[in-house]
Order: sequence, then structure tokens, then C-alpha cells
Amino acid sequence: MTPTTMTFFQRFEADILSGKKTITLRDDAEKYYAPNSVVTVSTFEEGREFCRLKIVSVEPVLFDALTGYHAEQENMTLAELRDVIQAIYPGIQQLFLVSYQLVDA
Ligand SMILES: CC(=O)Nc1ccn([C@@H]2O[C@H](CO)[C@@H](O)[C@H]2O)c(=O)n1
Repeated sequence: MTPTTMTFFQRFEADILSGKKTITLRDDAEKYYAPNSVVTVSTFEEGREFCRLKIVSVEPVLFDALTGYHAEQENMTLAELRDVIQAIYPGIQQLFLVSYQLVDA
């Protein structure tokens, strides 16, 4: 089954809603999002729904291949992005880049 929900850490909510953060990098547990599907998004901490996102694409990318362009789409520097990913997924190499668009309410 294609997943219909996604969680984000609460601290990223404002960047998602303002359109400053347009991708997320996940591990292989979350590679099954289907392009053109719409997912309901909630905070990881409290499960509070805060938007819907349309999945644009899901592409494999290696941690070592991350660039400043990926970081820009996360509204971070590349060093910040690498630190965030290592904190969430220690030692990870294979990531999946999920790009999305905010769906109007
Ligand atoms: C809550 C949960 O289940 N998992 C994740 C996993 C990742 N992320 C964010 O995606 C980008 C790259 O990993 C960064 O912006 C991360 O902070 C997130 O918010 N929540």
C-alpha cells in the first residue's frame, strides 16, 4: 500500500508551510511514497496535522552525494543538513529524496 501520511519534526513546520523547505531525505522505510499522491502531514512529536503535501518525486541519493542544492531546498547549509541527517539516521548512506508541493487547504 502506498503511504498516505508523513511526519516531520515540529521544528520544520514553519519552513514547510512557508515553502522554504521543499524536500525531505528519508531512509528506505519511507521510499514508497507515490508521485502525484497526496499525504496528510503531522508533527512527529504530537501527531498534530498541519498540512497536506503532494508528492512530486522519490529518488535515491547517497549521503556522500548531497550538495548545496539539496541543502538549499531544505533551507539549510550543507553542513547543517549533514548534521541533521546523521542525528536522525546515524551512519546512513542510502537516502531517498522526496520532493513535494504544498496542497492548498
Ligand atoms: C519525524 C520523522 O518521522 N522523520 C523525519 C525524518 C527527516 N526529517 C527531516 O527531513 C530532512 C532530511 O532528513 C531534514 O529536514 C529532517 O529533519 C523530519 O522532519 N522527520
